[in-house]
Amino acid sequence: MTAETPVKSEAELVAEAEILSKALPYMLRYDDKTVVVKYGGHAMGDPALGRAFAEDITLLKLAGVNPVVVHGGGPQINAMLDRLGIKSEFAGGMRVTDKATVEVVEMVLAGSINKDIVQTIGEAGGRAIGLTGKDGNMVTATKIRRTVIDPATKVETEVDMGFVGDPQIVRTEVLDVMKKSEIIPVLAPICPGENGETYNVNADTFAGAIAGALGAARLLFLTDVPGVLDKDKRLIKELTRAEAQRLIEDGTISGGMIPKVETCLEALDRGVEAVVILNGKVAHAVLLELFTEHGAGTLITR
Ligand SMILES: Nc1ncnc2c1ncn2[C@@H]1O[C@H](COP(=O)(O)OP(=O)(O)O)[C@@H](O)[C@H]1O
Ligand SMILES: CC(=O)N[C@@H](CCC(=O)OP(=O)(O)O)C(=O)O
Repeated sequence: MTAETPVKSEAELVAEAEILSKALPYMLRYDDKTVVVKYGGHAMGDPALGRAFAEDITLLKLAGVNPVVVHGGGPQINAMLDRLGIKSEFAGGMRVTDKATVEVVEMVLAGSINKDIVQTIGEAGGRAIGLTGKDGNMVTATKIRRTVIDPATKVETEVDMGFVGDPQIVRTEVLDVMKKSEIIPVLAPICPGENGETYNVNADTFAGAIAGALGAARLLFLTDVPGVLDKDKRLIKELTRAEAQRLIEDGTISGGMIPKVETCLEALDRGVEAVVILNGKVAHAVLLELFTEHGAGTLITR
């Protein structure tokens, strides 16, 4: 205690202790369980929020949860492509990726963003290791087949996405070893193909494949909106499969929210207990969601 530390009354100290003890039932619920946290590029950028995120992940690990971080970086890839004068287009919320683009995507995701998150977790007192799907041959991919629906005409067209991959085989050995250790995995969605290709995998899709393979108790998507919004921009607190499909078809769910919601539905099919899409622009969003009664965002369950 320094001379400047304000002296707290006994009542204030007890109130603080009560807040901490309220986390106990949640800590028991997630003890030894895997929680996959997808950290979207739109939730990144503010250093204070980045530190709060790293603290939450470190705290989860110390509390006996098995957090696995999967990160994106769409806006950061856009900025680098712009600097290099490479044009980029999206179809159905995914980046159409040619050879030059995939090189930049790998550089940004596996390079600067991955190392930045690993370092910030390290500064928070955790021990993180950054990997891609290539490391330990963890996630291999095949070329994606993607059809896009035009909300106006309802016509479906197949789009050639170039080097965009769909996760095919997930080998969890490396993640299983990390679960038993103090190491927190931080994964970038870059995957090898069968014939020496490098595939750009959408980070939402990648997170879903990892959560499914690990039988995760929760899959959290941290983004820059409070959750899935309806036509009037109101938060939808719970979403069913049929409703999600209808909202994609009528265009209410568009852009980057499409792969997120599609992934949620697939992850539930693969045995993940529940998926939540929430606002990563709120400090300590992960801790609030898992360890308090103040869960926010859109919950998608089976
Ligand atoms: N119905 C919807 N509800 C909420 N967000 C939506 C909806 N439809 C489209 N979006 C868009 O999806 C974006 C989130 O996806 P994305 O840009 O891929 O973020 P991230 O980088 O976090 O993965 C939101 O910022 C919003 O612009
Ligand atoms: C195929 C595809 O769309 N890949 C994404 C990978 C990064 C990503 O998914 O980042 P966010 O989570 O921030 O959106 C891309 O190139 O932008």
